[in-house]
Amino acid sequence: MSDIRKKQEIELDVTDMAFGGRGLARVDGLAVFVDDAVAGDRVRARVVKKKKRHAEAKTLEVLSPSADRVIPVCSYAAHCGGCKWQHLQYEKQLHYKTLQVGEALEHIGGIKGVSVLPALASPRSFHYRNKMEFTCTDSRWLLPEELANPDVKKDAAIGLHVPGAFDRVLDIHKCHIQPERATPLLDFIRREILASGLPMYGLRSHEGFWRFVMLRHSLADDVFMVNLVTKDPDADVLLPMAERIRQAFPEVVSVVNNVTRRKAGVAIGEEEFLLSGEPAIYDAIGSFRFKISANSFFQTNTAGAEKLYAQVAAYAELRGGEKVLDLYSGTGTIPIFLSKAASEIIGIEIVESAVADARMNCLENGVENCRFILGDMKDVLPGLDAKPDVMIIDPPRAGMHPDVVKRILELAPERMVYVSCNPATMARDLAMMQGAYEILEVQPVDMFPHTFHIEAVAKLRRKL
Ligand SMILES: C[S@@+](CC[C@H](N)C(=O)[O-])C[C@H]1O[C@@H](n2cnc3c(N)ncnc32)[C@H](O)[C@@H]1O
Repeated sequence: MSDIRKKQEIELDVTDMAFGGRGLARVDGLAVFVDDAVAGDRVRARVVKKKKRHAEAKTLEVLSPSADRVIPVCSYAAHCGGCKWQHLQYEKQLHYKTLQVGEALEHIGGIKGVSVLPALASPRSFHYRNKMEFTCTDSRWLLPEELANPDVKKDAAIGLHVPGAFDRVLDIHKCHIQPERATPLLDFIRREILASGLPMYGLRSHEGFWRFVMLRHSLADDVFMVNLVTKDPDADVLLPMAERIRQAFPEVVSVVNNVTRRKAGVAIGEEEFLLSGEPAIYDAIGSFRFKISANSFFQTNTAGAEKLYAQVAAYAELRGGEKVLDLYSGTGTIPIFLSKAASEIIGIEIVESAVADARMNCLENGVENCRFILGDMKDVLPGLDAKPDVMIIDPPRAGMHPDVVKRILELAPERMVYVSCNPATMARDLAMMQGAYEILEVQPVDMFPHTFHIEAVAKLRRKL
Protein backbone atom coordinates (compact mmCIF):
# COMPACT_ATOMS: atom_id res chain seq x y z
CA MET A 1 0.00 0.00 0.00
CA SER A 2 1.46 3.35 -1.01
CA ASP A 3 1.61 6.09 1.61
CA ILE A 4 2.04 9.03 -0.77
CA ARG A 5 0.05 12.11 0.24
CA LYS A 6 -1.54 15.04 -1.55
CA LYS A 7 0.89 17.98 -2.04
CA GLN A 8 3.88 15.69 -1.46
CA GLU A 9 6.84 16.12 -3.82
CA ILE A 10 8.16 12.82 -5.13
CA GLU A 11 10.49 11.44 -7.75
CA LEU A 12 8.78 9.17 -10.27
CA ASP A 13 9.90 6.83 -13.04
CA VAL A 14 7.31 7.15 -15.80
CA THR A 15 6.90 3.79 -17.50
CA ASP A 16 3.92 4.15 -19.83
CA MET A 17 1.44 6.59 -21.40
CA ALA A 18 -2.08 6.44 -19.97
CA PHE A 19 -5.43 6.78 -21.73
CA GLY A 20 -6.11 10.54 -21.74
CA GLY A 21 -2.53 11.49 -22.54
CA ARG A 22 -0.72 11.56 -19.20
CA GLY A 23 2.39 9.63 -18.23
CA LEU A 24 1.91 6.62 -15.95
CA ALA A 25 4.17 5.73 -13.00
CA ARG A 26 3.69 3.19 -10.20
CA VAL A 27 4.48 3.69 -6.54
CA ASP A 28 4.15 0.51 -4.45
CA GLY A 29 1.56 -0.75 -6.94
CA LEU A 30 -0.44 2.51 -6.95
CA ALA A 31 -0.99 3.99 -10.43
CA VAL A 32 0.12 7.63 -10.58
CA PHE A 33 -1.00 9.67 -13.60
CA VAL A 34 1.62 12.32 -14.29
CA ASP A 35 0.91 15.51 -16.22
CA ASP A 36 3.53 16.72 -18.73
CA ALA A 37 5.52 13.49 -18.55
CA VAL A 38 6.58 10.96 -21.15
CA ALA A 39 7.26 7.23 -20.74
CA GLY A 40 10.97 6.89 -19.97
CA ASP A 41 11.21 10.17 -18.00
CA ARG A 42 12.37 10.39 -14.41
CA VAL A 43 10.60 13.43 -12.95
CA ARG A 44 10.19 15.37 -9.73
CA ALA A 45 6.45 15.84 -9.33
CA ARG A 46 3.87 17.18 -6.90
CA VAL A 47 0.95 14.92 -5.95
CA VAL A 48 -2.25 16.86 -6.68
CA LYS A 49 -4.82 14.13 -5.97
CA LYS A 50 -4.74 10.93 -3.95
CA LYS A 51 -7.54 8.34 -4.22
CA LYS A 52 -7.81 4.75 -3.10
CA ARG A 53 -6.85 3.24 -6.44
CA HIS A 54 -4.78 5.97 -8.08
CA ALA A 55 -3.06 9.31 -7.63
CA GLU A 56 -2.43 12.27 -9.89
CA ALA A 57 0.75 14.31 -10.03
CA LYS A 58 2.13 17.30 -11.90
CA THR A 59 5.69 17.36 -13.20
CA LEU A 60 7.80 20.07 -11.58
CA GLU A 61 11.12 19.10 -13.17
CA VAL A 62 12.32 16.48 -15.63
CA LEU A 63 15.32 14.94 -13.86
CA SER A 64 16.26 12.57 -16.65
CA PRO A 65 14.45 12.89 -19.98
CA SER A 66 13.10 9.95 -21.94
CA ALA A 67 14.84 9.14 -25.22
CA ASP A 68 11.40 9.70 -26.82
CA ARG A 69 11.27 13.36 -25.78
CA VAL A 70 11.67 16.11 -28.35
CA ILE A 71 11.75 19.88 -27.90
CA PRO A 72 8.29 21.22 -28.88
CA VAL A 73 8.35 23.62 -31.82
CA CYS A 74 5.62 25.70 -30.18
CA SER A 75 6.55 28.11 -27.38
CA TYR A 76 3.09 27.65 -25.77
CA ALA A 77 3.22 23.83 -25.85
CA ALA A 78 3.83 23.35 -22.13
CA HIS A 79 0.76 25.44 -21.22
CA CYS A 80 -1.73 25.18 -24.09
CA GLY A 81 -4.55 22.65 -24.14
CA GLY A 82 -4.29 22.33 -27.93
CA CYS A 83 -1.22 20.07 -28.22
CA LYS A 84 -0.50 17.99 -25.12
CA TRP A 85 1.96 15.65 -26.85
CA GLN A 86 4.27 17.96 -28.78
CA HIS A 87 7.14 16.88 -26.52
CA LEU A 88 6.75 13.25 -27.67
CA GLN A 89 8.33 12.04 -30.93
CA TYR A 90 5.65 11.67 -33.60
CA GLU A 91 6.39 7.96 -34.25
CA LYS A 92 5.99 7.34 -30.50
CA GLN A 93 2.69 9.23 -30.47
CA LEU A 94 1.46 6.79 -33.11
CA HIS A 95 2.80 3.86 -31.08
CA TYR A 96 0.95 4.89 -27.90
CA LYS A 97 -2.23 5.77 -29.77
CA THR A 98 -2.24 2.27 -31.28
CA LEU A 99 -1.75 0.72 -27.85
CA GLN A 100 -4.53 2.82 -26.37
CA VAL A 101 -7.05 1.66 -28.98
CA GLY A 102 -6.17 -1.97 -28.16
CA GLU A 103 -6.33 -1.35 -24.40
CA ALA A 104 -9.72 0.39 -24.68
CA LEU A 105 -11.12 -2.59 -26.62
CA GLU A 106 -9.80 -5.03 -24.06
CA HIS A 107 -10.38 -3.18 -20.77
CA ILE A 108 -13.54 -1.18 -21.55
CA GLY A 109 -15.19 -3.51 -24.06
CA GLY A 110 -13.83 -6.81 -22.80
CA ILE A 111 -12.97 -7.54 -26.46
CA LYS A 112 -9.95 -9.79 -26.71
CA GLY A 113 -7.79 -10.97 -29.59
CA VAL A 114 -8.79 -8.34 -32.15
CA SER A 115 -6.01 -7.31 -34.51
CA VAL A 116 -5.30 -3.58 -34.06
CA LEU A 117 -3.00 -2.43 -36.86
CA PRO A 118 -0.34 0.27 -36.30
CA ALA A 119 -1.91 3.75 -36.52
CA LEU A 120 -1.66 5.39 -39.94
CA ALA A 121 0.26 8.66 -39.75
CA SER A 122 -1.37 11.95 -40.65
CA PRO A 123 -0.08 13.14 -44.06
CA ARG A 124 1.00 16.34 -42.26
CA SER A 125 2.06 16.34 -38.62
CA PHE A 126 2.00 20.18 -38.42
CA HIS A 127 -0.23 22.74 -40.21
CA TYR A 128 -2.91 20.09 -40.63
CA ARG A 129 -5.95 21.71 -39.00
CA ASN A 130 -8.38 23.36 -41.38
CA LYS A 131 -10.42 24.99 -38.58
CA MET A 132 -9.24 26.87 -35.50
CA GLU A 133 -11.38 28.63 -32.92
CA PHE A 134 -9.56 31.32 -30.93
CA THR A 135 -11.34 32.54 -27.80
CA CYS A 136 -11.50 36.25 -26.94
CA THR A 137 -11.13 37.27 -23.30
CA ASP A 138 -10.72 40.49 -21.36
CA SER A 139 -8.22 38.92 -18.96
CA ARG A 140 -5.51 36.74 -20.43
CA TRP A 141 -3.68 33.93 -18.70
CA LEU A 142 -0.01 34.81 -18.24
CA LEU A 143 2.87 32.46 -19.02
CA PRO A 144 5.31 31.86 -16.10
CA GLU A 145 7.95 34.16 -17.66
CA GLU A 146 5.34 36.92 -18.07
CA LEU A 147 4.27 36.61 -14.43
CA ALA A 148 7.78 37.62 -13.39
CA ASN A 149 7.62 40.79 -15.50
CA PRO A 150 5.78 43.65 -13.73
CA ASP A 151 5.21 45.43 -17.08
CA VAL A 152 3.04 42.61 -18.45
CA LYS A 153 -0.65 43.20 -17.73
CA LYS A 154 -3.49 40.70 -17.59
CA ASP A 155 -5.19 42.42 -20.51
CA ALA A 156 -7.05 41.06 -23.54
CA ALA A 157 -6.22 37.83 -25.37
CA ILE A 158 -7.30 36.01 -28.50
CA GLY A 159 -6.11 32.49 -28.14
CA LEU A 160 -6.43 28.97 -26.83
CA HIS A 161 -7.29 27.54 -23.43
CA VAL A 162 -5.03 26.19 -20.73
CA PRO A 163 -6.06 22.48 -20.42
CA GLY A 164 -9.42 22.03 -18.74
CA ALA A 165 -9.85 25.72 -17.82
CA PHE A 166 -12.75 27.54 -19.49
CA ASP A 167 -11.61 30.96 -18.23
CA ARG A 168 -7.83 30.72 -18.78
CA VAL A 169 -6.89 31.79 -22.28
CA LEU A 170 -3.34 32.22 -23.60
CA ASP A 171 -2.76 35.02 -26.10
CA ILE A 172 -1.64 32.90 -29.05
CA HIS A 173 0.35 34.60 -31.81
CA LYS A 174 1.44 31.50 -33.69
CA CYS A 175 -0.24 28.12 -33.75
CA HIS A 176 1.74 25.41 -35.51
CA ILE A 177 -1.13 23.07 -36.29
CA GLN A 178 -2.98 25.60 -38.41
CA PRO A 179 -1.74 26.62 -41.90
CA GLU A 180 1.29 29.01 -41.80
CA ARG A 181 -0.63 31.66 -43.73
CA ALA A 182 -3.14 31.90 -40.86
CA THR A 183 -0.56 33.49 -38.53
CA PRO A 184 -0.35 36.97 -40.16
CA LEU A 185 -4.11 36.84 -40.73
CA LEU A 186 -4.81 36.23 -37.05
CA ASP A 187 -2.41 39.04 -36.08
CA PHE A 188 -4.17 41.45 -38.41
CA ILE A 189 -7.58 40.49 -37.00
CA ARG A 190 -6.25 40.88 -33.45
CA ARG A 191 -5.06 44.44 -34.22
CA GLU A 192 -8.42 45.25 -35.82
CA ILE A 193 -10.32 43.93 -32.81
CA LEU A 194 -8.14 45.79 -30.31
CA ALA A 195 -8.53 49.01 -32.31
CA SER A 196 -12.32 48.62 -32.64
CA GLY A 197 -13.08 50.20 -29.28
CA LEU A 198 -15.54 47.40 -28.52
CA PRO A 199 -14.86 45.32 -25.39
CA MET A 200 -13.57 41.76 -25.25
CA TYR A 201 -15.91 39.20 -23.69
CA GLY A 202 -15.42 38.39 -20.01
CA LEU A 203 -15.53 34.61 -19.60
CA ARG A 204 -16.77 35.01 -16.01
CA SER A 205 -18.79 38.26 -16.28
CA HIS A 206 -20.36 37.29 -19.65
CA GLU A 207 -20.18 40.95 -20.61
CA GLY A 208 -18.40 42.28 -23.69
CA PHE A 209 -18.63 42.10 -27.48
CA TRP A 210 -15.86 39.98 -29.06
CA ARG A 211 -16.26 36.24 -28.38
CA PHE A 212 -14.32 34.12 -30.89
CA VAL A 213 -12.28 34.35 -34.07
CA MET A 214 -12.73 31.23 -36.17
CA LEU A 215 -10.50 30.61 -39.17
CA ARG A 216 -11.37 27.96 -41.74
CA HIS A 217 -8.96 26.99 -44.48
CA SER A 218 -9.52 25.14 -47.73
CA LEU A 219 -6.57 22.90 -48.58
CA ALA A 220 -7.74 22.45 -52.16
CA ASP A 221 -8.13 26.15 -52.96
CA ASP A 222 -5.75 27.61 -50.32
CA VAL A 223 -8.35 30.19 -49.28
CA PHE A 224 -9.78 31.18 -45.89
CA MET A 225 -13.09 31.92 -44.25
CA VAL A 226 -13.05 34.28 -41.26
CA ASN A 227 -15.92 33.91 -38.81
CA LEU A 228 -16.10 36.73 -36.25
CA VAL A 229 -18.26 35.55 -33.36
CA THR A 230 -19.75 38.34 -31.26
CA LYS A 231 -22.32 38.80 -28.53
CA ASP A 232 -24.28 41.36 -30.55
CA PRO A 233 -24.55 42.41 -34.18
CA ASP A 234 -22.81 45.69 -35.12
CA ALA A 235 -22.75 46.27 -38.87
CA ASP A 236 -21.09 49.72 -38.50
CA VAL A 237 -17.97 48.13 -37.03
CA LEU A 238 -18.00 44.71 -38.69
CA LEU A 239 -18.70 45.56 -42.35
CA PRO A 240 -15.75 47.94 -42.86
CA MET A 241 -13.51 45.62 -40.82
CA ALA A 242 -14.39 42.69 -43.11
CA GLU A 243 -13.47 44.78 -46.16
CA ARG A 244 -10.10 45.72 -44.62
CA ILE A 245 -9.38 42.04 -43.85
CA ARG A 246 -10.12 41.03 -47.43
CA GLN A 247 -8.09 43.89 -48.87
CA ALA A 248 -5.05 42.95 -46.81
CA PHE A 249 -5.51 39.18 -47.39
CA PRO A 250 -6.95 38.38 -50.84
CA GLU A 251 -6.92 34.69 -49.87
CA VAL A 252 -9.83 35.46 -47.50
CA VAL A 253 -12.85 34.80 -49.70
CA SER A 254 -15.51 34.82 -46.97
CA VAL A 255 -16.08 36.87 -43.83
CA VAL A 256 -19.13 36.04 -41.73
CA ASN A 257 -20.42 37.11 -38.33
CA ASN A 258 -22.04 34.65 -35.94
CA VAL A 259 -23.94 36.25 -33.08
CA THR A 260 -24.46 34.31 -29.88
CA ARG A 261 -25.81 35.38 -26.52
CA ARG A 262 -25.44 31.90 -25.03
CA LYS A 263 -23.09 31.77 -22.08
CA ALA A 264 -21.59 28.43 -23.14
CA GLY A 265 -18.21 28.74 -24.81
CA VAL A 266 -19.42 27.54 -28.20
CA ALA A 267 -18.54 29.49 -31.34
CA ILE A 268 -21.88 28.86 -33.07
CA GLY A 269 -24.30 31.73 -33.43
CA GLU A 270 -28.07 31.85 -33.15
CA GLU A 271 -27.83 34.24 -36.11
CA GLU A 272 -25.32 34.49 -38.95
CA PHE A 273 -24.60 37.52 -41.17
CA LEU A 274 -22.51 37.55 -44.33
CA LEU A 275 -20.08 40.49 -44.03
CA SER A 276 -18.05 40.16 -47.23
CA GLY A 277 -17.43 37.69 -50.07
CA GLU A 278 -18.99 34.24 -50.24
CA PRO A 279 -21.15 32.60 -47.52
CA ALA A 280 -19.08 29.37 -47.66
CA ILE A 281 -15.78 27.92 -48.84
CA TYR A 282 -15.13 24.65 -50.70
CA ASP A 283 -12.62 21.90 -50.01
CA ALA A 284 -11.94 18.56 -51.69
CA ILE A 285 -11.68 14.97 -50.48
CA GLY A 286 -10.66 12.62 -53.27
CA SER A 287 -12.27 13.79 -56.50
CA PHE A 288 -15.24 15.43 -54.71
CA ARG A 289 -15.70 19.04 -53.62
CA PHE A 290 -17.59 19.94 -50.47
CA LYS A 291 -19.26 23.18 -49.49
CA ILE A 292 -18.33 24.23 -45.94
CA SER A 293 -20.34 26.88 -44.13
CA ALA A 294 -19.13 28.47 -40.88
CA ASN A 295 -21.01 25.94 -38.73
CA SER A 296 -20.84 22.80 -40.91
CA PHE A 297 -19.17 19.69 -39.51
CA PHE A 298 -16.17 18.88 -41.70
CA GLN A 299 -13.26 16.66 -40.68
CA THR A 300 -10.62 19.08 -39.32
CA ASN A 301 -7.67 17.35 -41.02
CA THR A 302 -8.52 17.39 -44.73
CA ALA A 303 -5.60 15.28 -45.98
CA GLY A 304 -6.14 12.91 -43.04
CA ALA A 305 -9.85 12.62 -43.93
CA GLU A 306 -8.92 11.24 -47.35
CA LYS A 307 -6.85 8.53 -45.66
CA LEU A 308 -9.68 7.84 -43.21
CA TYR A 309 -12.32 7.54 -45.92
CA ALA A 310 -10.03 5.34 -48.03
CA GLN A 311 -9.85 2.99 -45.04
CA VAL A 312 -13.65 3.06 -44.72
CA ALA A 313 -13.91 2.18 -48.43
CA ALA A 314 -11.40 -0.66 -48.07
CA TYR A 315 -13.29 -2.17 -45.09
CA ALA A 316 -16.72 -1.72 -46.74
CA GLU A 317 -15.56 -3.91 -49.69
CA LEU A 318 -18.29 -2.51 -51.94
CA ARG A 319 -18.68 -4.27 -55.28
CA GLY A 320 -21.20 -1.88 -56.85
CA GLY A 321 -24.59 -3.41 -56.16
CA GLU A 322 -24.93 -2.85 -52.41
CA LYS A 323 -27.49 -0.85 -50.47
CA VAL A 324 -25.57 1.13 -47.86
CA LEU A 325 -26.82 2.89 -44.75
CA ASP A 326 -24.54 5.66 -43.43
CA LEU A 327 -25.44 6.52 -39.84
CA TYR A 328 -24.42 9.99 -38.59
CA SER A 329 -23.75 11.24 -42.11
CA GLY A 330 -22.88 14.91 -41.38
CA THR A 331 -22.56 16.84 -44.64
CA GLY A 332 -22.63 13.63 -46.68
CA THR A 333 -18.89 13.27 -47.17
CA ILE A 334 -18.70 9.48 -46.64
CA PRO A 335 -21.76 8.65 -48.82
CA ILE A 336 -20.46 10.88 -51.62
CA PHE A 337 -16.94 9.43 -51.30
CA LEU A 338 -18.40 5.90 -51.62
CA SER A 339 -21.15 6.75 -54.12
CA LYS A 340 -19.49 5.26 -57.21
CA ALA A 341 -19.00 1.91 -55.47
CA ALA A 342 -22.60 1.31 -54.27
CA SER A 343 -26.05 1.15 -55.83
CA GLU A 344 -27.75 3.31 -53.18
CA ILE A 345 -26.63 5.08 -49.99
CA ILE A 346 -28.98 6.49 -47.35
CA GLY A 347 -27.50 8.89 -44.80
CA ILE A 348 -29.12 9.75 -41.47
CA GLU A 349 -28.18 12.94 -39.61
CA ILE A 350 -29.69 15.12 -36.88
CA VAL A 351 -28.44 18.57 -37.93
CA GLU A 352 -30.72 20.23 -40.46
CA SER A 353 -28.04 22.43 -42.06
CA ALA A 354 -25.74 19.41 -42.44
CA VAL A 355 -28.48 17.50 -44.29
CA ALA A 356 -29.09 20.54 -46.51
CA ASP A 357 -25.32 20.74 -47.21
CA ALA A 358 -25.24 16.98 -47.93
CA ARG A 359 -28.03 17.31 -50.52
CA MET A 360 -26.30 20.34 -52.08
CA ASN A 361 -22.96 18.48 -52.11
CA CYS A 362 -24.62 15.63 -54.04
CA LEU A 363 -26.07 18.05 -56.60
CA GLU A 364 -22.77 19.89 -57.06
CA ASN A 365 -20.83 16.63 -57.47
CA GLY A 366 -23.37 15.04 -59.83
CA VAL A 367 -24.08 12.26 -57.32
CA GLU A 368 -27.58 10.81 -57.79
CA ASN A 369 -27.64 7.64 -55.70
CA CYS A 370 -27.42 9.17 -52.20
CA ARG A 371 -30.33 10.46 -50.14
CA PHE A 372 -30.49 11.81 -46.62
CA ILE A 373 -32.97 11.57 -43.77
CA LEU A 374 -33.09 14.30 -41.15
CA GLY A 375 -33.68 13.24 -37.57
CA ASP A 376 -32.43 11.72 -34.34
CA MET A 377 -30.99 8.26 -35.02
CA LYS A 378 -33.03 6.61 -32.30
CA ASP A 379 -36.28 7.98 -33.81
CA VAL A 380 -35.43 7.45 -37.49
CA LEU A 381 -33.97 3.94 -37.39
CA PRO A 382 -37.06 2.12 -35.99
CA GLY A 383 -39.23 3.41 -38.87
CA LEU A 384 -36.73 2.57 -41.59
CA ASP A 385 -37.68 -0.46 -43.63
CA ALA A 386 -34.53 -0.50 -45.81
CA LYS A 387 -32.57 -3.73 -45.76
CA PRO A 388 -28.95 -2.57 -45.96
CA ASP A 389 -26.16 -4.86 -47.11
CA VAL A 390 -23.53 -2.65 -45.53
CA MET A 391 -23.69 -0.11 -42.72
CA ILE A 392 -21.20 2.69 -42.06
CA ILE A 393 -21.44 4.12 -38.55
CA ASP A 394 -19.57 7.30 -37.54
CA PRO A 395 -21.15 8.51 -34.29
CA PRO A 396 -20.19 11.57 -32.22
CA ARG A 397 -17.71 11.16 -29.31
CA ALA A 398 -20.48 9.93 -27.01
CA GLY A 399 -21.05 6.89 -29.24
CA MET A 400 -24.43 5.26 -29.86
CA HIS A 401 -27.65 5.13 -27.85
CA PRO A 402 -28.33 1.50 -26.74
CA ASP A 403 -31.67 1.54 -28.63
CA VAL A 404 -29.77 2.40 -31.80
CA VAL A 405 -27.42 -0.57 -31.30
CA LYS A 406 -30.46 -2.81 -30.73
CA ARG A 407 -32.05 -1.65 -33.99
CA ILE A 408 -28.78 -2.09 -35.92
CA LEU A 409 -28.69 -5.70 -34.75
CA GLU A 410 -32.29 -6.17 -36.01
CA LEU A 411 -31.42 -4.68 -39.41
CA ALA A 412 -28.48 -7.12 -39.46
CA PRO A 413 -26.39 -5.93 -42.41
CA GLU A 414 -23.81 -8.43 -43.59
CA ARG A 415 -20.92 -6.00 -43.14
CA MET A 416 -20.36 -2.95 -40.96
CA VAL A 417 -17.66 -0.33 -40.72
CA TYR A 418 -17.55 1.56 -37.42
CA VAL A 419 -15.62 4.86 -37.37
CA SER A 420 -14.89 6.56 -34.08
CA CYS A 421 -12.94 9.46 -32.60
CA ASN A 422 -13.28 8.01 -29.10
CA PRO A 423 -11.78 4.56 -28.42
CA ALA A 424 -13.69 4.30 -25.11
CA THR A 425 -17.18 4.59 -26.61
CA MET A 426 -16.09 2.55 -29.62
CA ALA A 427 -15.12 -0.28 -27.26
CA ARG A 428 -18.46 -0.01 -25.42
CA ASP A 429 -20.50 -0.02 -28.66
CA LEU A 430 -18.54 -2.86 -30.28
CA ALA A 431 -18.93 -4.91 -27.11
CA MET A 432 -22.73 -4.71 -27.53
CA MET A 433 -22.40 -6.05 -31.09
CA GLN A 434 -19.76 -8.72 -30.70
CA GLY A 435 -22.31 -11.46 -29.99
CA ALA A 436 -23.68 -11.15 -33.53
CA TYR A 437 -20.66 -9.70 -35.32
CA GLU A 438 -17.06 -10.72 -35.66
CA ILE A 439 -14.68 -7.78 -35.25
CA LEU A 440 -12.20 -8.61 -37.97
CA GLU A 441 -9.70 -5.79 -37.64
CA VAL A 442 -9.26 -2.26 -36.31
CA GLN A 443 -7.20 0.41 -38.07
CA PRO A 444 -6.38 3.57 -36.06
CA VAL A 445 -5.90 6.64 -38.26
CA ASP A 446 -4.18 9.68 -36.79
CA MET A 447 -6.22 12.77 -37.54
CA PHE A 448 -4.93 14.79 -34.58
CA PRO A 449 -1.08 14.84 -34.34
CA HIS A 450 0.39 16.19 -31.07
CA THR A 451 -2.82 15.49 -29.19
CA PHE A 452 -3.66 12.16 -27.54
CA HIS A 453 -6.80 11.85 -29.66
CA ILE A 454 -7.09 9.10 -32.25
CA GLU A 455 -9.63 8.08 -34.87
CA ALA A 456 -10.17 4.34 -35.42
CA VAL A 457 -11.99 2.28 -38.04
CA ALA A 458 -13.33 -1.20 -37.21
CA LYS A 459 -14.35 -3.86 -39.74
CA LEU A 460 -17.24 -6.12 -38.70
CA ARG A 461 -18.85 -9.14 -40.36
CA ARG A 462 -22.12 -10.83 -39.36
CA LYS A 463 -21.50 -14.20 -37.74
CA LEU A 464 -24.40 -16.11 -39.31
C1 LIG B 1 -18.32 12.35 -36.08
S1 LIG B 1 -19.52 13.23 -36.99
C2 LIG B 1 -19.47 12.31 -38.49
C3 LIG B 1 -19.80 13.08 -39.70
C4 LIG B 1 -19.41 12.48 -41.03
N1 LIG B 1 -19.46 11.04 -41.06
C5 LIG B 1 -18.05 13.00 -41.49
O1 LIG B 1 -17.10 12.21 -41.61
O2 LIG B 1 -17.93 14.22 -41.75
C6 LIG B 1 -20.99 12.72 -36.19
C7 LIG B 1 -22.26 13.30 -36.78
O3 LIG B 1 -23.36 12.74 -36.03
C8 LIG B 1 -24.39 13.70 -35.94
N2 LIG B 1 -25.25 13.31 -34.81
C9 LIG B 1 -25.00 13.45 -33.49
N3 LIG B 1 -25.99 12.93 -32.75
C10 LIG B 1 -26.90 12.40 -33.62
C11 LIG B 1 -28.14 11.73 -33.45
N4 LIG B 1 -28.63 11.48 -32.24
N5 LIG B 1 -28.81 11.34 -34.55
C12 LIG B 1 -28.31 11.57 -35.79
N6 LIG B 1 -27.12 12.24 -36.00
C13 LIG B 1 -26.43 12.65 -34.94
C14 LIG B 1 -23.61 14.99 -35.77
O4 LIG B 1 -24.40 16.10 -36.11
C15 LIG B 1 -22.42 14.78 -36.71
O5 LIG B 1 -22.69 15.29 -38.00
